[in-house]
Amino acid sequence: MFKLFEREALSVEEFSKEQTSVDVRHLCVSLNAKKVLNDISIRIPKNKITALIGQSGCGKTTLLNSFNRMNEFISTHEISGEVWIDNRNIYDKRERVSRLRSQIGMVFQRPNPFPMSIYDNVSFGLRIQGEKRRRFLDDSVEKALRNAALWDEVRDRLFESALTLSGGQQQRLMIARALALEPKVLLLDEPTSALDPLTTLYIEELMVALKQQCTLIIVTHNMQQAARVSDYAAFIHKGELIEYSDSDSLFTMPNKQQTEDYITGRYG
Ligand SMILES: Nc1ncnc2c1ncn2[C@@H]1O[C@H](COP(=O)(O)OP(=O)(O)OP(=O)(O)O)[C@@H](O)[C@H]1O
Repeated sequence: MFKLFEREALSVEEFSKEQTSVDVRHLCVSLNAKKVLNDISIRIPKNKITALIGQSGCGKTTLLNSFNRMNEFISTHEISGEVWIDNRNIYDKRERVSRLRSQIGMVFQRPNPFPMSIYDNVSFGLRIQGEKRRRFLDDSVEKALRNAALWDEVRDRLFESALTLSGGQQQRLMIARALALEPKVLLLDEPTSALDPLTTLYIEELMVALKQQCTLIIVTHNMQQAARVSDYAAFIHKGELIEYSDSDSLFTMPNKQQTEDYITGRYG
């Protein structure tokens, strides 16, 4: 069992010592002529969990989608500012967006397995990249399923349809599908909101374990969850970053009144 609650608050010095995974500089996003994010700058540390919190419609998902350029699927978008991942500004015109999206894993609110086998779901991304070596694919599928804490439950049914899995198993399958590509960053958009409380705790433990391998950024409406799993938390309000600090500080002694109002349920 992971000790989710036994963490010391980090000092400012410790915070500045963290290695940066995603460095957002003056990011502004408008979607269909609506200004959604206004001048966001935030440094997200490597191999930690950072939670994005704030009331519905404040721009959390839009910020998450900025990390793999998903906002560009929206017909009319305007994006300015920079997002640096691994010494690359991902908005640079030389960036190869398909390569970027394969390096930044994404898990959505509702599991969305493809109507194919468990094995094919997990190996999908690798095969799209042209990987054909059977042994390599077998090893990658096993490793990803082990890392997603699903291997023991599915090892004897890898070629059954993924749609036969339970909701919690399907969500772990989505995590395995993302992990098979060994992403540097894993984006999770309310990954447990469709799951029961026990399965939710299981996924939370899994997220904590995955910090060894990648940086995790999670959008959640669940304050208890954010406080339990995240190392850092960013409170967003009406498209602006209001407060960002280590989670212990933000959830116990926020600096801004707006943050306190939100985490104590006074609005949102
Ligand atoms: N395609 C779009 N066109 C225009 N406005 C959009 C579009 N997508 C999102 N928005 C608007 O951008 C704002 C932020 O949306 P976003 O989904 O990022 O918020 P959120 O904080 O993730 O909300 P929730 O917690 O409800 O999921 C909202 O006002 C939303 O209506």
